[in-house]
Amino acid sequence: MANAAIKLTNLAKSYRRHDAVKHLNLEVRQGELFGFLGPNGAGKTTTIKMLTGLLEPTSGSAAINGIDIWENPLNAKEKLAYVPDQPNLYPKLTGWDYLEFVASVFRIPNDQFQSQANELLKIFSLSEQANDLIESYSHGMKQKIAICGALISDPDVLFMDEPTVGLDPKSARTLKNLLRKLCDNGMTVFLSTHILEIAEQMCDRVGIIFEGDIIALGTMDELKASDGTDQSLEDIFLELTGGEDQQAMISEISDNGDAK
Ligand SMILES: Nc1ncnc2c1ncn2[C@@H]1O[C@H](COP(=O)(O)OP(=O)(O)OP(=O)(O)O)[C@@H](O)[C@H]1O
Repeated sequence: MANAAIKLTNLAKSYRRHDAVKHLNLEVRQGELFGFLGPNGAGKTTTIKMLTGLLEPTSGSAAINGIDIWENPLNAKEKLAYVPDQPNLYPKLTGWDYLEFVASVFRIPNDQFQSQANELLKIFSLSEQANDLIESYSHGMKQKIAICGALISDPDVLFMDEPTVGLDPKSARTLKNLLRKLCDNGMTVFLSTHILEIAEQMCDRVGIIFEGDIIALGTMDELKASDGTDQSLEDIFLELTGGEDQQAMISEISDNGDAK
């Protein structure tokens, strides 16, 4: 792929004897909105942490815009932003102070910071709370200020772990529309989600990880074609990750229960 914004080469992580992520090879191109799906414990967060320089791989490599995140961390980290599922914010800062702090780390000129911060706060309906302490924010507001903080540096590549969890429907829609627009303008987004509907509606391509391996990769049309049916992503996901068997067992148990 000519313009791989994210490249994983044999990327692996073992925790003691447990192989959490097994030799992943994947390229995500510039401007792509990529959905990373998998059941609990499949290895999504472990992979994202390795890609963002937070967790050292056991073997293999990861590159952001061609820059190896572990060999050249500062240069690679200049290009990326990460919104974890549980953002660690500074409770004694106001939302505005937090954005200003992030902007100072990325050496963003003040006039650019001011206009970008105001625009992002407006998009996420946080303008009125910008001068309140983050400790007074609700969970969803914290999630939104973390997203604003990630976008303030105008990253080339944005990683998000479960970005819509905790957001109300309006904010989730705002985020979906914004991500689509940012990708159309050249940003690359790599997001993990359990919400298959989100992946189905908004992602250009999805990868399904199961027990540390990527077991399916492609556009929705490609996944459906490889399956030979016109199933929903949920059906394909459950079929591939064994959830279908569990569903059948649950039905059987409840049927037996009903019969008694
Ligand atoms: N610090 C750790 N020490 C030991 N094992 C870990 C550690 N972190 C994760 N694991 C294990 O690695 C595997 C992958 O975990 P990971 O958190 O990457 O999964 P996930 O796909 O993000 O799951 P979820 O959807 O539940 O957040 C799991 O089996 C988990 O128990």
